[in-house]
Amino acid sequence: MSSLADEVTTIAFESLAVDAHASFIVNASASEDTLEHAFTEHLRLSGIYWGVCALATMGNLRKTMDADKREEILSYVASCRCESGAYSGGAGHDGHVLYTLSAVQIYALFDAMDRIDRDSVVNYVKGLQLADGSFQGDEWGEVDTRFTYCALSTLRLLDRLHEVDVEAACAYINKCKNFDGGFGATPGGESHAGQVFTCVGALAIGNRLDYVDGDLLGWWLAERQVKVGGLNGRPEKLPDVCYSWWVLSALSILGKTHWIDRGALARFILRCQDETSGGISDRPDDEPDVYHTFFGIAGLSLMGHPAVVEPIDPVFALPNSVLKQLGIEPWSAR
Ligand SMILES: CN(C(=O)[C@H](Cc1cnc[nH]1)NC(=O)OCc1ccccc1)[C@@H](Cc1ccccc1)C(=O)N[C@@H](Cc1ccc(O)cc1)C(=O)NO
Ligand SMILES: [Zn+2]
Repeated sequence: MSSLADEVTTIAFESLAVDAHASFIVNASASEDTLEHAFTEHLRLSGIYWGVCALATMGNLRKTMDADKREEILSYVASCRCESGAYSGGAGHDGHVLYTLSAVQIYALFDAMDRIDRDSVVNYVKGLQLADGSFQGDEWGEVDTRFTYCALSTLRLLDRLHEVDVEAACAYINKCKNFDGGFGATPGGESHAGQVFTCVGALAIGNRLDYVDGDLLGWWLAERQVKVGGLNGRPEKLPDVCYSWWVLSALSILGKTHWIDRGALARFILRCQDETSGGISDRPDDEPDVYHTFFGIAGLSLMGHPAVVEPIDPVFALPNSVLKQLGIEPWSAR
């Protein structure tokens, strides 16, 4: 059994093009004229979080973001704040718990938590919890375990977790557990690696990982690795770089990342990077985007790849150094 150091050093030969990825991210946020920019306006705040967190995890947020750029981003985030206390994905759109989390994550990354009106955010998130412990995503009522994760993560980052019924939230997540050890969006929903991350992450925040059958779920997660080394989201699906995060972060929370071939996964991620114009795509030879660039870098960080200087926390998807600033103990330190 090779040690992580051996595995990780063997992958060092395909280095991570850190500077190319940094300029790709900065340029992506600048190109306001592309169609993609228009199509993704409703999740702009998530896009900013992916870009800023990728730069922070590569250790060059300070180098690439001067004070003016930082101020420009923080005032854009402020422009997405709604009367309800929620944040919207883009200026003028409706508030939603997904983007409320992205906003809080961006403020945390810039060490600007004092700009948040905590009471109004807490009030909004509290109002989303239903009697059965589940959370709606917004006032229109869609229920999904993703929203439980966003709610608990947001409240924990604001140090206000006690304001909701955490036990009921975790009991509801347990109702979404399937016979294969995985989790779905709602009770009876099929297991999907993204939902597994949100459910395991929420149970970790709620300190109820005892609901998880670690060996059964660890096996289901390890089964996501296909022969080219990448990870897929469900059985029989194609591998995709972003599942390097959804699957690996759940395995990391369970302390089972060695259940997959980390060297093979790292090589798959590095094959998906465009070393000249920068960026990482979902699979080799596809068009890179900021979302896959972030989740590829986050996956490499979880594996301790030498080119990714900042360790990222598998529960909050923020660098450990950011959690320490907030007085939250990173998962790896437990
Ligand atoms: C909304 N969304 C997705 O559905 C992506 C689409 C995708 C990327 N690669 C393969 N498919 N899928 C995704 O995030 O799946 C992971 C996931 C699924 C369910 C729950 C939690 C995570 C992506 C955006 C995207 C759309 C299309 C192409 C690339 C990125 C997205 O915003 N994901 C969110 C999580 C999420 C996931 C699903 C949602 O319906 C809404 C939000 C995120 O990562 N926030 O930090
Ligand atoms: Zn993907």
